[in-house]
Amino acid sequence: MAAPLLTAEQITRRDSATGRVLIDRVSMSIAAGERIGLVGSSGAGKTVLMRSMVLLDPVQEGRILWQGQPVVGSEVPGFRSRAMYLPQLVPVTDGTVEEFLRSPFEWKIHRDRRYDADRIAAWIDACGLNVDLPRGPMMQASGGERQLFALLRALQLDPIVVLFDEATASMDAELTRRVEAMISDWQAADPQRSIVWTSHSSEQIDRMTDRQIQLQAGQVVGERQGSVAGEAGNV
Ligand SMILES: Nc1ncnc2c1ncn2[C@@H]1O[C@H](COP(=O)(O)OP(=O)(O)OP(=O)(O)O)[C@@H](O)[C@H]1O
Repeated sequence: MAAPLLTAEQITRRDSATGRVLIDRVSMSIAAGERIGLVGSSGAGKTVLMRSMVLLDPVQEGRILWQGQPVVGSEVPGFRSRAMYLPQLVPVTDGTVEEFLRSPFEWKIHRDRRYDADRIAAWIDACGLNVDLPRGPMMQASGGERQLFALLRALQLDPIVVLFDEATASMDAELTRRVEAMISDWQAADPQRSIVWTSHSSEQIDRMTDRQIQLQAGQVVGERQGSVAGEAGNV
């Protein structure tokens, strides 16, 4: 059997200033094509776990593996181009939306790729928004639009695993549905692509995930397949 794409092996993350344990001996694996929900109340550790899984946060114990191999040193940039974390809050940047979308292509790891304005326009159109939006200043984009642009900025790079942290929290219901469909289409285009999804909406967790991992105080306290709707206490 093929190794999972991304594995956390007994990882522990402590706050270096206080020593407080934020993630406590968590193990989880993401296999090709999976759609995993991370659920738990505010402060349960969903964001810290996602950030730790892509080595954006330091892990003091345990290991992060990509396709069964520990990710070390010089492999980290390549790893982060395959496994991407999408934060809930998108920083406001100077310049146009298009400059924001183009910026990753200036990084060494993506230097062989080219910005594809038509692909971006098709996605924006599929979301029911004006395809001229990339010409406008990022500062003037609404919170929901900004979340969408951050999402497109990641998806255009064709990562293999994407960890979405409340990816539609600033979007209205209509845009949320369109973005969910766009992500599902993007994932269906390649059987390797996998997603990890957090949301406080059990309905959205149902729509977007097939397996859920429940966190509480930085620990995995439950795991289930299928539907979570109707179990509001779990999410
Ligand atoms: N960089 C950090 N340093 C110290 N503590 C942190 C850091 N980041 C998060 N925490 C703490 O870790 C705990 C888990 O936070 P986290 O953001 O992962 O929760 P969450 O489950 O994503 O919550 P929410 O659903 O509200 O987004 C919180 O108590 C938070 O204050």
